[in-house]
Amino acid sequence: MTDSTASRGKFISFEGIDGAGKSTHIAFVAATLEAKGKRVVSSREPGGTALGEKLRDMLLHEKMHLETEALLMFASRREHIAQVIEPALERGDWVISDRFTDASFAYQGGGRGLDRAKMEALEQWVHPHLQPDLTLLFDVPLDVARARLDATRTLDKFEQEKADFFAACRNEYLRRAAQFPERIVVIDSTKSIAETQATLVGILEKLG
Ligand SMILES: Nc1ncnc2c1ncn2[C@@H]1O[C@H](COP(=O)(O)OP(=O)(O)O)[C@@H](O)[C@H]1O
Ligand SMILES: Cc1cn([C@H]2C[C@H](O)[C@@H](COP(=O)(O)OP(=O)(O)O)O2)c(=O)[nH]c1=O
Repeated sequence: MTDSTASRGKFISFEGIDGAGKSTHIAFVAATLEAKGKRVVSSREPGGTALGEKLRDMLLHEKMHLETEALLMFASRREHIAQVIEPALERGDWVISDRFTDASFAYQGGGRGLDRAKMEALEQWVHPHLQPDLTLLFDVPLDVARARLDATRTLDKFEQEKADFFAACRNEYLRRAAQFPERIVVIDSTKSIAETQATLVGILEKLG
């Protein structure tokens, strides 16, 4: 039976350009929260639902019009919010998502140049009342991110983009961090994994 008195969980999103080190820290954050007695739902965007994973496959591998790309990102997000994020938060679980709407602003907006007003309209449509309680922005210079990517994996459609694309994504992420300083914490991801983990523990302490 659902406990209707359970307090609402918290929502944490992870952001950064590809290769910044975001995925490396997700399992650590989940384990840290679980050790504090939280129930944690770990998810990702695009994806996080059966339909969303199909959209992810198309988004990461097929060429498409920029606005189609933005709309599909938000379609995946709509499903993710309805099926995963909101029910979990209402149960009192914590949600950690590998990317959320800041990624659309950074990649479709900053990287590809889609008008910010269109993204704001989609954000208002898809989640007018929901924002992450905390966004962890893993920030590194482009050459560091590129070296990490090249060392580890086969590159998808976004990861094959050139340096100026990632420079524009990174600038947009940093612009948003300056715009929403209460929500977005910038983490210097050039530091060692152990140093970053120590920083994360401190940040999570403050969240409760
Ligand atoms: N602080 C770090 N120092 C050195 N290597 C790192 C660091 N963080 C991540 N990496 C390595 O860089 C690679 C890319 O990291 P990943 O977490 O997959 O990036 P992202 O999810 O941001 O694309 C991985 O092989 C990871 O082990
Ligand atoms: C959520 C989202 C992701 N993306 C892109 C960023 C990433 O390059 C890609 C997939 O993200 P990610 O899961 O970080 O890739 P990986 O599993 O390879 O670490 O989707 C957007 O362009 N817009 C969005 O709104």
